[in-house]
Amino acid sequence: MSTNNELVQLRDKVDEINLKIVELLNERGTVVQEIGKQKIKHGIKRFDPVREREVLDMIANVNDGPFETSTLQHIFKTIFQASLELQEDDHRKALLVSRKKKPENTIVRVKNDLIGDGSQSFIMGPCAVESYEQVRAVGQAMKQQGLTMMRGGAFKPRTSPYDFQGLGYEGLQILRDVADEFDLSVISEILNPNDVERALEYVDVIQIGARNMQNFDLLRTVGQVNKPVLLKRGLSATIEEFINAAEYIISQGNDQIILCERGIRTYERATRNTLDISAVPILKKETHLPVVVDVTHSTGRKDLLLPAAKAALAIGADAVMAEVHPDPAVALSDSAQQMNIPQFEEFMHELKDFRAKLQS
Ligand SMILES: C=C(O[C@@H]1C=C(C(=O)O)C=C[C@H]1O)C(=O)O
Repeated sequence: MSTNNELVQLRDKVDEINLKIVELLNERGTVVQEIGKQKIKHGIKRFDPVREREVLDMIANVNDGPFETSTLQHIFKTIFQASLELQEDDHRKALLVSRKKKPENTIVRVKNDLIGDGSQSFIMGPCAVESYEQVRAVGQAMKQQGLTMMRGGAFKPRTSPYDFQGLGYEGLQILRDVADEFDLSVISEILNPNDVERALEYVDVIQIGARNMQNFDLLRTVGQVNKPVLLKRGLSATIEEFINAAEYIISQGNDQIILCERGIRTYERATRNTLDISAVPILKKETHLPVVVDVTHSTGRKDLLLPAAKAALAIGADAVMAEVHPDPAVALSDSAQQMNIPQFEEFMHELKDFRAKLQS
């Protein structure tokens, strides 16, 4: 009983000290903020390692235990770090794409569709535009499924410079013609900042491909136009790098951004890339932007499209993207991983069923 009493008393004492520490730390924080303002005024860098070294040396000189000097120095290093963060201005602390900056979801309007409003939609279409007939067959099948958003590559950034590079503007024209016939919207990749303005006449969404995720000139250019942008995650990009790439776009004024998880490069060779499914809720938590999962490029396997798409819907993706070709065997790119039209119909049938179950 008395030991217990002693313990309680000692803890009370510790609590008193804790309160003092909190008070002192906040008092220190206020002074540090003042120092930060002085630094901005005089154009001095926030981080000052010489000053930090002086403080650590001072601690070593006065310390007579029981804590080891190295322990106290470690604690102070954490305090320095936190103090530096306090000195940052708001703009650096909260990115424009972050939920901290804007708690509500950004809803992107793509012609008559909304992405990010809680409904879950589908973006389908061929990997590359090869001919009018090919795109039309896909457009017609999409229309029959009640789908409205068509993807298709006219500018193709291929691994080998000798592979099919796309039809360019001729391809964009085919996409536009088919989209207009079936009342679809067009999502297509643009590679060169100089093509952005002209492409606006053809596309409803500008896609920035994985290989261009950190092409900062291109990101800034699409940040200055009044058109939604679908930004794909880079092949080996961390989530932080991905978010910062989106920040390049929004920093120029365009907040109509859709993030697309398309698999990342890992040691695993069973799939073309590794679908980072947890990126979806992380991106939705960290940012206010809608998130799409491209199941074709992430898996690279037809047999995994359906389970990966179900996983994407179940984890909260705003849309699923996949590739469809009337005759994948003769496709000029991604031959092995595109669905043919009956496979696409089966895929849509199962996926719509699954979505209805999720929503009920
Ligand atoms: C507060 C300052 O800014 C930073 C934070 C420090 C601290 O918390 O003690 C020390 C040096 C700087 O890296 C300062 O320069 O004095």
